[in-house]
Amino acid sequence: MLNLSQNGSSVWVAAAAELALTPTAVALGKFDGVHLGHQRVIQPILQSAIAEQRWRNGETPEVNLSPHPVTAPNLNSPQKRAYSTVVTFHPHPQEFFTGQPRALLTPLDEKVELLRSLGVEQLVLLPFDKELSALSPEEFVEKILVKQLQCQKISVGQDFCFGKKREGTAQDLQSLAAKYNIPVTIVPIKTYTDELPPDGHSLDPELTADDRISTSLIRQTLEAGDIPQSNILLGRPYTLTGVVIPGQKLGRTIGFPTANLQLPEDKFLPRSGVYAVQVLVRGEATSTTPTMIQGVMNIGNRPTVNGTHRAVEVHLFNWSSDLYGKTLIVQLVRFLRPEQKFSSLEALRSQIQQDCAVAREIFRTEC
Ligand SMILES: Cc1cc2nc3c(=O)[nH]c(=O)nc-3n(C[C@H](O)[C@H](O)[C@H](O)COP(=O)(O)O)c2cc1C
Ligand SMILES: Nc1ncnc2c1ncn2[C@@H]1O[C@H](COP(=O)(O)OP(=O)(O)OP(=O)(O)O)[C@@H](O)[C@H]1O
Repeated sequence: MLNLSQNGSSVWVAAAAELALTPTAVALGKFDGVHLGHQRVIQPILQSAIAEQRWRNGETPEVNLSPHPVTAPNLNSPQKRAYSTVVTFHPHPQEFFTGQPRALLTPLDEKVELLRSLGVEQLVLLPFDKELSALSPEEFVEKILVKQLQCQKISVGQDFCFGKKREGTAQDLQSLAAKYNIPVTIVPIKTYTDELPPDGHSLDPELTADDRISTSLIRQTLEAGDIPQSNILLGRPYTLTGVVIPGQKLGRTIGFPTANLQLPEDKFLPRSGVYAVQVLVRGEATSTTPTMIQGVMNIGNRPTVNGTHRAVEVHLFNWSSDLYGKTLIVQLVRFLRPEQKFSSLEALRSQIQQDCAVAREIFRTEC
């Protein structure tokens, strides 16, 4: 079990249900991306934890989002407040079934950090193996949720499926859990249209038939380089977090030094090409250094210099100090253009200059 803490709050990460802190208030699913739909599913378990804390303090809860009456927790034992817990699967079920590694919108560290910032206390990673995938919905509820996690409350999305061959629905979960007096909140589907201002653009119909916010839809928008849409669906900017490693040191010779990023191997990369980005240098924010630094980023093989592998490199505006070994948190703002092979370094230099001008204009008018 790991306790990952930052800014005073922390998340317990349990690598199996039997290692979890109990009792629990559980949100169930894969939660890759921790997008707006996921955040809606997580909300009721946070409210339940807070409500129960209020109960302990002698207050009555203001809201009850559950379709079932919430029974008062047993306050006689030392820890009866349910830990707000996200229960997910590791590896991603698709990775288990296909045998192929799956790139993730939020690799584990990033997911933990996002859950922590939402106020989740615990992440339980259920090892997704033959045994778990063969559990019937009844067995999953009894063995994992009731016995191991001592679940007091559950939240899932309306389209949640679980158990062997995904044969259990959210309604099945509700009736199975009712046998143990566990209330299940079924959260209505959150759509892209929910998020749009009245005059906002609708989704490209080529991308998807429906506009349900999902991990798959966000991956498609990122692959298309439609960053404003990705960011709306996520409810925050899509972010690449990595450590700065040495590059070929050619950038400085053309006047555009770049920080080359090493990302988690399983991080999902958006469309290759050039982006306007805002960057946080971990540990560098002071009263004199602005928190967010603007810049441009290239994702690609760098054909102009006969690059051999895909690199992710960032040029920060108005920045001169060494960044090697530092962690950059890079927020994507806008895709600017695809990568090109230029006939000379001079031609590349001139294009990057234009990229910077376009990015500055975007920051001036939109950020
Ligand atoms: C904003 C930006 C745009 C870039 N566009 C291209 C491009 O279109 N084609 C290309 O071959 N390399 C492109 N690059 C990558 C450069 O080739 C690379 O930064 C340079 O070779 C320095 O690499 P180094 O940091 O490993 O020394 C771009 C880099 C930046 C920062
Ligand atoms: N748009 C949404 N609105 C409400 N609930 C959602 C939404 N998307 C997912 N959920 C719920 O959040 C939990 C986690 O979702 P999960 O990550 O398993 O699916 P997903 O986001 O639809 O991803 P994928 O596209 O990979 O199926 C589940 O309980 C699911 O039903």
